[in-house]
Amino acid sequence: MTGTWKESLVNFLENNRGLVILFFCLPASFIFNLFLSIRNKIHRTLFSSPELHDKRVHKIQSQVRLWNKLPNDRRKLLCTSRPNWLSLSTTFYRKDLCHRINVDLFDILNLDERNLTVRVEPMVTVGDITKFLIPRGYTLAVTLEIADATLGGLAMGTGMTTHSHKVGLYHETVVSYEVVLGDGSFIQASKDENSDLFRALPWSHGSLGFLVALTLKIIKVKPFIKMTYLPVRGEKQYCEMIRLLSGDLGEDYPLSDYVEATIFSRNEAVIMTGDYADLDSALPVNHLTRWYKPWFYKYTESFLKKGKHVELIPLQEYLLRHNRCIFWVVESMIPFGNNFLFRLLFGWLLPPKPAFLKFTTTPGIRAFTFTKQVFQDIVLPIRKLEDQIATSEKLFDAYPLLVYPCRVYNHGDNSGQIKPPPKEYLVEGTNYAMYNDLGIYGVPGFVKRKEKYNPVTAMRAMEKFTRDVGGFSFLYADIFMTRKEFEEMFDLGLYEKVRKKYKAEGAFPHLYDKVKPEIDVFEIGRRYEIK
Ligand SMILES: Cc1cc2nc3c(=O)[nH]c(=O)nc-3n(C[C@H](O)[C@H](O)[C@H](O)COP(=O)(O)OP(=O)(O)OC[C@H]3O[C@@H](n4cnc5c(N)ncnc54)[C@H](O)[C@@H]3O)c2cc1C
Ligand SMILES: NC(=O)C1=CN([C@@H]2O[C@H](COP(=O)(O)OP(=O)(O)OC[C@H]3O[C@@H](n4cnc5c(N)ncnc54)[C@H](OP(=O)(O)O)[C@@H]3O)[C@@H](O)[C@H]2O)C=CC1
Ligand SMILES: CC(C)=CCC[C@@H](C)[C@H]1CC[C@H]2C3=C(CC[C@]12C)[C@@]1(C)CC[C@H](O)C[C@@H]1CC3
Repeated sequence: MTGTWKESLVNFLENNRGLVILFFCLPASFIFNLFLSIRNKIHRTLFSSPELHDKRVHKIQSQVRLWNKLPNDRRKLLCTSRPNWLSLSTTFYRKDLCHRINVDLFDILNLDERNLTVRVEPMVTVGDITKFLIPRGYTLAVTLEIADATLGGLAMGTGMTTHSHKVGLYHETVVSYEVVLGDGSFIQASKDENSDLFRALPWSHGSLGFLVALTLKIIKVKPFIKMTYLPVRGEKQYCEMIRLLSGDLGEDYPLSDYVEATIFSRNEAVIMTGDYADLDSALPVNHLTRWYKPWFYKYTESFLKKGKHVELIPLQEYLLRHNRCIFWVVESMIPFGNNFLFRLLFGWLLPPKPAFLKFTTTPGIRAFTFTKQVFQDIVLPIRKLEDQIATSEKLFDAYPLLVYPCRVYNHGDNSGQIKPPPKEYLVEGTNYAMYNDLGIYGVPGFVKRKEKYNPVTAMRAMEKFTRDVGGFSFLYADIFMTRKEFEEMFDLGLYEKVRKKYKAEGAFPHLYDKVKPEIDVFEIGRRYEIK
């Protein structure tokens, strides 16, 4: 009886995903957010203090030490107890097979205005830190657009934003990490202290230790962003313009504070540059995150017809501009979501919380999203932008494409998992090369048109292209590489040494095992192939 009831529920969830999102995920996300804000307020008022931080860290150390005392055959590998459905990753790592350690650390610990740093616990979210920093006149040097991402998750994975053409990936803005190792000891890692661990922690996905605090660089800001939308036609023209505006042609051309591009077709893109600004009565102010406003990427697209446009956007609204439609991900879930009436009535419920989308994901929906949609962010040399677009079009035919320019620094032998950029990519007279994030999200054109498409073949070809040009896949997304191919893309030399030296071996899963999909991609790829 229970089996039948469960099966019907699963069938219902799978066949009515749109309804589930509209009537369950959206209200549930709203209530969950409300609950979290109240919890944060109570937590901050009653329990928060730096002294309690030390106590909380001691508790984590005790949990790890207790685990060390277990007999060998009962010592499952360690991971955090944060449920996988809360995590911003498209994979469903099998935490039930691990020994879970409670790392519930949610506090902002210290703002150091003299040195321009903020010390935080790892579960503080991007939403929390922007609300905290912006009224004080600061923001993180790398603040991404998804309010739910945690500062610790980004540090152990990676992060990138539209300021990365000036400062690089998120980890370049980390001053120090505080970590509990596999034996329960506490250690700090910075450029000058345990620098090998410092370099190996980014892109390690919790496979080296438990992060219990981190100190991040912040920057001074102004209340508005003066945003210029520049529509450009012609692939060569927009690629050249993106390279120029991101600083790839040298540092002579003045750089804006923020740069991004949305490519709407092979021939059309809108490039956006943003500069810190004060209120200026000559320019319109756009509150673009208000619930009834058009989705940001749709608004951007309108300038292909209207031509160049300049406006002011309040800084916090600029930083979270892609939040309501999660770039363009929500479009394939709620196709009518940008309709004016829908926005007016229900726009305030958006975005669906990724956590709830994951929470309601059955194995069928997992296979469906994995085979009929693509969610990938790939860091690639910007000089290969034309090839990136051609390859993505050939393999997925999914537009729009997101382009965020980003510096990748050469840290020599101490570069960690990210290989130093080849000499020929370096920007003249500097120790960095200009790369870009290529974001491919949505339903591939082949799937929409029911044409021949095998997600595994397509993704593996994209990964091969990435390896060939010296790029890196974001590891929050599904990967399709064998371990050997993974080790060609990432340099695990320093990582393996650090695992041994800092007692991670035998305590934490290996990076590859931590990030590979939990499902048999080849079997599912074959099953759902469109022939
Ligand atoms: C442990 C602790 C350390 C602090 N350290 C400093 C400091 O070094 N320098 C300084 O100027 N002020 C510090 N504060 C002060 C402080 O955070 C705010 O002044 C206070 O919370 C009131 O903020 P508000 O009314 O401006 O905004 P609120 O509306 O209370 O909060 C704005 C947003 O910031 C987030 N937020 C605020 N504080 C925290 C926190 N501690 N942890 C997680 N999220 C948070 C909230 O979730 C909310 O979204 C600290 C507070 C605490 C509890
Ligand atoms: N613009 C951007 O750059 C964006 C990037 N992302 C990606 O999303 C992820 C961040 O999402 P979020 O939900 O915050 O993080 P996750 O919960 O997905 O954590 C990411 C990884 O970091 C590990 N981790 C998290 N906290 C700790 C800790 N305290 N100690 C040790 N390991 C830890 C997790 O291990 P465990 O499984 O043990 O918890 C997991 O492997 C990153 O992978 C990031 O690259 C997402 C959105 C945008
Ligand atoms: C701009 C950069 C560098 C990154 C943006 C990344 C996001 C587009 C992804 C981060 C987490 C992803 C998840 C999903 C879509 C794409 C992201 C938001 C899902 C909502 C897709 C549907 C699944 O059922 C759940 C996924 C959760 C994570």
